[in-house]
Amino acid sequence: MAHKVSVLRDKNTPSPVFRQLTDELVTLLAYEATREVKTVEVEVQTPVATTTGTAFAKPTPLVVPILRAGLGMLEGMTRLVPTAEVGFLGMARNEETLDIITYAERLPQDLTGRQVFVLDPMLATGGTLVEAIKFLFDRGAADVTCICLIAAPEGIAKLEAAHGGNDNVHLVLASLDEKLNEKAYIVPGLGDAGDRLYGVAH
Ligand SMILES: O=P(O)(O)OC[C@H]1O[C@H](OP(=O)(O)OP(=O)(O)O)[C@H](O)[C@@H]1O
Ligand SMILES: O=c1cc[nH]c(=O)[nH]1
Ligand SMILES: [Mg+2]
Repeated sequence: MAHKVSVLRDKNTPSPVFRQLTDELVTLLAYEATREVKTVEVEVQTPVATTTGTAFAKPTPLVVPILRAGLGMLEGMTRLVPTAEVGFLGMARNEETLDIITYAERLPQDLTGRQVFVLDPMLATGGTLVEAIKFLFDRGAADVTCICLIAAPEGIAKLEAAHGGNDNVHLVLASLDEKLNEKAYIVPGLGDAGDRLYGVAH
């Protein structure tokens, strides 16, 4: 994972390689993130005997990539949890004010009892993730696990201040970086994840 993150950070890594590495990293992180996924015992008839197996509990886990950059993590996640459902949140931070704009949402109205996995490669100030988690709990989500590639300590502190007392919020990371710079970019980070995946937005 450390090697893959190092290549992601390199400013000379082109988009196709960046997308491929993001995908590979997510599958590794998803293994860790789903450690506590709710399961039930099921009866399985093998050709030889009846045995007890495992299946996902109902309701089915929901995966929520935060557009744009989180979309680059979706396939790597659903590869590991193919039966998960997927909902979408479109959020962007205003690069000057750092305010979060939610410009799209397409996910079930009622998330009662759902285990949700949020995908977003960057946890910088934490504004986006705090807002996304609040949105999901407001709809009744039981448990939210965030999967990020890189985080800044400032973002983790904000997440802890907002949801630290809640045992139903979890965070899985590939790297905890040093700090934010004056433009609220993660240092050393990898730049703007959305732009590196898909090109400059505007
Ligand atoms: O922790 P924060 O300070 O809120 O910053 C993190 C957010 O910034 C990036 O999205 P961006 O707003 O660049 O949108 P994009 O994915 O469309 O590029 C990133 O993908 C996170 O969603
Ligand atoms: O370093 C950062 C901070 C926010 N969003 C990004 O894509 N990168
Ligand atoms: Mg961006």
